[in-house]
Amino acid sequence: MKLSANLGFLWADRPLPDAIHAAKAAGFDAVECHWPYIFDIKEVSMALAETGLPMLGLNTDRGDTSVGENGLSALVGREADARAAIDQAIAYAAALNVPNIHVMAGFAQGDAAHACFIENLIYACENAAQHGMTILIEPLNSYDAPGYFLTTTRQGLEVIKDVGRANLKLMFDCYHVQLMEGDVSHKLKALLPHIGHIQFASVPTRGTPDQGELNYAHVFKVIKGLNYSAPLGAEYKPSGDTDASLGWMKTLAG
Ligand SMILES: O=C(O)[C@@H](O)C(=O)CO
Ligand SMILES: [Mg+2]
Repeated sequence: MKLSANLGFLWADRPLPDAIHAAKAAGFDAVECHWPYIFDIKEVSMALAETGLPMLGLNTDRGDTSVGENGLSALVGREADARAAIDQAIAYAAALNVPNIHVMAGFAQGDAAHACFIENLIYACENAAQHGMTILIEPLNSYDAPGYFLTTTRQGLEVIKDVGRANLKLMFDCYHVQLMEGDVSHKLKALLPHIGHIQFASVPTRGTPDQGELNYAHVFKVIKGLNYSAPLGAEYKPSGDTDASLGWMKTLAG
């Protein structure tokens, strides 16, 4: 099983180039990140070249985090900002050969927000397609992100249908899906054609995957059985030093 280190949470105390080197030393096959924009692209690119690790994904900018924004693409009236964030993400990703961009919806509700999200995603998909990239949308759980626009895989499928572009896929984060819906094994199977990337963490604490209510020994077996061989994103919050948290790599994913 191949693994991608999510550097938004793992080695998050280090500059991104150093975190990429740490992921390589720990035996990860790939990396992914959240919001890499403060880091110099050349330095990130050099770290990727030195380690040989691909960067699988990054997120669009959240907007003004000082007022709690968590994405812009479903916010009516913020289309220009949403599209600037999409352009920024595509440019950064293109420079690093990153194949997936997670377009963040933000805090919004209702039909107008849905229509706004659809239009911004069409814009994102059409621009990403010119670089061979996939756009991801990710349902987030309502404990961590109350009021976030996209909360379930069912809603994600409706969005995918309404956007109607082949390069729009679901980020299936087992942690969020378990908290909002459960039935993770069946959902993985049923949604496989729509899944662009899979992430994991323990439930409910978002810690290492060898604890909690979701049995990842089983979930990883299910994923293998689906012949899904892309790296799975380790997107958990280590309780201390990241290197000290990696025992699960041998016991669960070895
Ligand atoms: O699950 C998450 O929180 C992330 O995958 C993300 O992209 C940021 O919300
Ligand atoms: Mg996630």
